[in-house]
Amino acid sequence: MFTKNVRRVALIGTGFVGMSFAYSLMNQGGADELVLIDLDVRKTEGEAMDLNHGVAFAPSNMKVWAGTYADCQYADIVVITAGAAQAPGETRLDLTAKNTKIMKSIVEQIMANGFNGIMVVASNPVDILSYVAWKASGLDKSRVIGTGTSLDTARLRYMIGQYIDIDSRNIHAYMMAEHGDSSFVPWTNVYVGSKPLLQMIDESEQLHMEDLQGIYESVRDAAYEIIERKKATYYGIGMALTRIVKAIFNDENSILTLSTYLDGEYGHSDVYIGVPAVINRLGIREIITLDLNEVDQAKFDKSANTLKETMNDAVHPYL
Ligand SMILES: NC(=O)C1=CN([C@@H]2O[C@H](COP(=O)(O)OP(=O)(O)OC[C@H]3O[C@@H](n4cnc5c(N)ncnc54)[C@H](O)[C@@H]3O)[C@@H](O)[C@H]2O)C=CC1
Ligand SMILES: CC(=O)C(=O)O
Repeated sequence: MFTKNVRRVALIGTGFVGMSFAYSLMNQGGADELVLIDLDVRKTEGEAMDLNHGVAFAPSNMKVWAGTYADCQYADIVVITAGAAQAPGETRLDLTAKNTKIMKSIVEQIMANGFNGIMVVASNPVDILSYVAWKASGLDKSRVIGTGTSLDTARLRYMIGQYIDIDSRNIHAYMMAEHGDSSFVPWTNVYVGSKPLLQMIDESEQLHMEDLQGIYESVRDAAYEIIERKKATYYGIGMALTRIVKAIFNDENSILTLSTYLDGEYGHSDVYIGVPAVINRLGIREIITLDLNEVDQAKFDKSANTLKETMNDAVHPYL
């Protein structure tokens, strides 16, 4: 793994999410090579041409081409954004059956070509499809990562930042569990700089505990709101993917809320779910286990059980 000096990313899925990631990666100089792979070869060729015409304005000379699964052999990271997206009103879990089949067939083709790097999954339902990718790849659990609640966490930090009028990069807060309707915020673990948000609210006349539920709901429902207005969400997740890829290549040991395999952490096993985790060049180094209060642990349990039940019906029989 990572034996060459060239950082190669293979992107499977050149739709809205895939190409937003590609554009963001190019603009941030996040890789040396990017190979684009999709069922729609003509569109993918067009995407490669279009991106290449921006190289002259990019911070580095990233090589982009429309390729095949054979190109995965020398990829350090494969990013998977292929599959069906939600139609207005559809939940992420509604995509399970359709996208499980697609994910399995994609991962089998990646592995058949000798891939031996880190797999990053964004396709929905991302927690379940990360599990599918892990099983179908045979890779170690540390090397199959879902984007999890990284986007939800970015949305949460933005919305808290707006509420208290502080730079969202100084808000330390996590959206946890399913990237979907059963996600939650452990509010007792939210800090502004190093001050607990709940203490800040307690001391303020302008800020109110009751508003936190509204912030949570806005984050939880953000995708529905955006899909209803513009049919898809893609810039935020494109930037989240770039952040994850850079954390891997730069061996950052950064903490991101990623969909990660639990093996007893938070009281659950054999499930991928969004938790804060340390990520570096080898993938997931470790899971950060927060001290959840009883109410938050019950929310976590409910979310993990929802994922497990969905997998029992729609995934395990096919793996
Ligand atoms: N994890 C997250 O936070 C987010 C995840 N998503 C998910 O990302 C996925 C992609 O969304 P969009 O890009 O908007 O959809 P899209 O429809 O624009 O693109 C999907 C692409 O997948 C390709 N594809 C389908 N089956 C394939 C196969 N077997 N092999 C190779 N390529 C295949 C299609 O040709 C298409 O280019 C969806 O599942 C969506 O729900 C979207 C936003 C955020
Ligand atoms: C579509 C989706 O998963 C999101 O924007 O959160």
